Amino acid sequence: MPSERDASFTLTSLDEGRSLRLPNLRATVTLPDRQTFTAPLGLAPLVLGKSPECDLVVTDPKVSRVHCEIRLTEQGVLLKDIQSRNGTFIRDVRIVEALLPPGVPATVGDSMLVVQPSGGAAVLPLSTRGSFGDAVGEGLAMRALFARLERVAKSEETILLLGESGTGKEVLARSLHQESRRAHGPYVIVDCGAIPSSTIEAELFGTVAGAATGAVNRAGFFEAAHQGTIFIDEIGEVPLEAQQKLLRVLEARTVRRLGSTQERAIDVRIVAATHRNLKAMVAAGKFRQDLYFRLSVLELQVPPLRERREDIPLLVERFLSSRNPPLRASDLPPETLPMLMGYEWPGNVRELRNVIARLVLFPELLHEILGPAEGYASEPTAAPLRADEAAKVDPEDLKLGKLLELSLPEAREAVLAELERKYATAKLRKYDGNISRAAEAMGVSRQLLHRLLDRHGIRAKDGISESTAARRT
Ligand SMILES: Nc1ncnc2c1ncn2[C@@H]1O[C@H](COP(=O)(O)OP(=O)(O)OP(=O)(O)O)[C@@H](O)[C@H]1O
Repeated sequence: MPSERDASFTLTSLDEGRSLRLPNLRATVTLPDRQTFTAPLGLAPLVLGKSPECDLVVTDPKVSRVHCEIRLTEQGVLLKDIQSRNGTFIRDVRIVEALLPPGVPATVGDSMLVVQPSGGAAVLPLSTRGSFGDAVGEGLAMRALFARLERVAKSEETILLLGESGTGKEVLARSLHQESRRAHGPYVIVDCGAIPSSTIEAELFGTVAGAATGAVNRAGFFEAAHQGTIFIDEIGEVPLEAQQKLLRVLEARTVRRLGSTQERAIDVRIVAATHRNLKAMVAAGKFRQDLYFRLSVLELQVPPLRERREDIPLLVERFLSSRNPPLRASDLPPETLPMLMGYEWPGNVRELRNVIARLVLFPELLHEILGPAEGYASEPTAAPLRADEAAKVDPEDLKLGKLLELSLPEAREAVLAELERKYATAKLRKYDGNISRAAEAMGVSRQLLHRLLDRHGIRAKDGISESTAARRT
C-alpha cells in the first residue's frame, strides 16, 4: 500500500511552481448490497451525498443530502464532513476534517468510501502570474486556468467558458480579447439572457429594411465585432432556431442579415459562455449537439469561489483598492476576512464584490450580510409590506445609525440600493427564481431585472442545479 505522503496521492508542485503533478484518483463508494458509485477526483473537490446535485450521488438512506467533501491537496486527500446527520468516520473515529490515507476505507452512513489511484498522473502547467488581464487569482485552480488561457489567447479558436453565475466568465473573456492579436479591434458583448428570444436573430445577424414591420438597414453584433472578438454570454438561452443560424455563421464565417440574400464575410473570434449544463441541455433536446461540438473544442471550466477560498484575500484587496479613495483589508473590522473566507458565496465573485461595497459603508452589518438569512438556501423573510402598510411606517422608527455620517445623496442612494436588493430578492424567492414572472410582478422588464440582479450580485434560482452539475461534466 502506498504511504500517506506518496506522490501518487498528493498534488505536487514541479518546476519551481510552474507545473503541477495531478495524480489520477477515483473515489468509490460501496453500499452494503455491494452496489458501487464512483467518480474521478481532480483539482475540483467532490461533494458526496444523496442530493442529485452532488458530484458523487450515493443512494444510502443514512447518507445526508450533502454529506462530505473530498479534496485533493498538497498534503494528500482531505475528507471533510459537511455537518452530516450520521457523521463521517475513519477507522471508527468520527471526523470533522482529516487526511484520508490511500486505500483506507472511510464510513459514510452504512457505506464504505475509498480513494485510490487509477492510472498515471497528469502534469498541468500553472501560470506564474497571479492574474490574467483584469482577473486575479493565485490559488492552484486559477493558476491552472490562467495557464490554459495564456496558451489559447493568441490562437483564433472558439472558446467556451463554463461556470456558475458570477465566477468571472465575462472578465476572463474580456481579458482573452485584450491578450489576443485582436486587442485593437472591437470587443462586443451579447447577453443572450437579456435579449427577448423574438429579437435575438435580428440583434445577432442584423436586418435589412422591410425584413419585418419597422425593420431598418442595421448591422448585427457579428458585423459590429468584425476584426475583433464577440463574447456570446448565456449561450444556453439562444432559441433552437437561432442556434441553427449561429452554427452556420460559426462554420461559414459569413452572416446574412435578416431579409437579405447577401452573405457578408466576417473575421471574428468567438468566445461563448454559460452557467448552464450544455451537455444536459443537448440530452434534453434543448441545445443542438452540432453547435455544442463546434463550441466545446476548447472548453474551460471557471471554478466557483467556494472551491478557491484562498483567492478571497486577493480579491478583497482588489475590490478595496479600486475604491475612491482606495482602501485596504486592514481598514475593515478584523473579523471580516475570516468570515468572508468561511461563507459559501452562492453568487461567487460578483457577490463578494457587492458585499465588500456594502461593508465599506456599513461594516457593522457583517453578521447580517454573511449570516444564514442570505441567499436562496435560506428561509423566506417576512412578507414585504403592502403599499398602504408602508405608508404607515413612522420615519421616527427608522434607525439612521451610520447613515448620518453620509451626505444626503449618499444616504439616499445607500437606502434605495438596500431596498432594491431586498425587494428583488424577496420577489425572486416568491417566484422560485423565475425571472419572467418576477419581472412581471415587479412591473419591470426582464432586462431591467437582469441588470438589477447583476448590480446586487443576486443569482436567479433557475439553473443552480444545472450549473453545479456543469462543473463536473
Ligand atoms: N478573478 C477575478 N478577478 C477580479 N474580478 C473578478 C474576478 N472574477 C470575477 N470578478 C468580478 O466579479 C464580477 C462578476 O464577474 P463576471 O461578470 O465576469 O461573472 P460571470 O461569470 O460572467 O457572471 P454571469 O454568468 O452572471 O454573466 C465582475 O465585477 C468581475 O469584474
